[in-house]
Amino acid sequence: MASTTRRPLMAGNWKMNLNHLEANLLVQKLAASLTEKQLTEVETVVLPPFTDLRTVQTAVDGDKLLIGYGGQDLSPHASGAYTGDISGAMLAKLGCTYVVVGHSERRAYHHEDDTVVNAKVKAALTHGLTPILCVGEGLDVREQGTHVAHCSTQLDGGLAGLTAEQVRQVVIAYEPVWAIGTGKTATPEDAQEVCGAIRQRLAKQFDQDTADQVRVLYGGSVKASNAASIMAQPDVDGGLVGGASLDAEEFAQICRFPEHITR
Ligand SMILES: O=C[C@H](O)COP(=O)(O)O
Repeated sequence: MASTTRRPLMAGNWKMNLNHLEANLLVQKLAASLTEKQLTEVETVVLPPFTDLRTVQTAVDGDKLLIGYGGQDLSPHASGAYTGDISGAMLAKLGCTYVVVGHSERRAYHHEDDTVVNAKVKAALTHGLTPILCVGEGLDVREQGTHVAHCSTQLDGGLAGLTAEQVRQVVIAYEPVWAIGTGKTATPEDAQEVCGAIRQRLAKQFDQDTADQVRVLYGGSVKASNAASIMAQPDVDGGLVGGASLDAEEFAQICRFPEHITR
């Protein structure tokens, strides 16, 4: 597992699933399935659809649940005539801590390039949100063996113009597109190769202290059965979990991964 100075983060990206009633149930069940010690050791976060956020906020605040939450996207703009968009200020007002930026589904279906992703990272930081910046290669790139260079380019693009101090507030998620929702998980070695390369890149572009502080997550078909072996890798500081986070018990088991790592 990662260095003791980096607190593991397990974030459940619900994508376009669960209405606000289902969201309330899942959050309550998740909190009840984990002890205070487990929730302290592993930072546990849910990333629901926008329409669920107020309900999740009410549940978390009302019962003082040790669970964080955030959005799945934000506008690069602060406010204005951007129909359908949600600003960082709106998310912050709802008590969000995190926001996903540059998920491969946004890059593919909404044509978000590194320039847009970079603007969204900056917007998140402006509003006091921690961006979870996603990078990852498709199958074609993986088969060509250029996945490290591909992810480094996305990383550089997403972080362009940021100071080292700002970069220390960002979380990076490595999500190989070929492993998302396919049941095809990267091996622990695959995850370590790219997460380690991301950390080296951060050291080169910023400084070693920054690289040592930034949390790097792995995402792509993480389940209770494979979480511990992936999280045991030295440069993997947690996970961005899709499908398996829709089941409270499965996600709780994933969050208990430290109990299954033998040191
Ligand atoms: O954001 C989460 C990822 O896209 C992974 O999704 P998945 O766990 O369903 O493969």
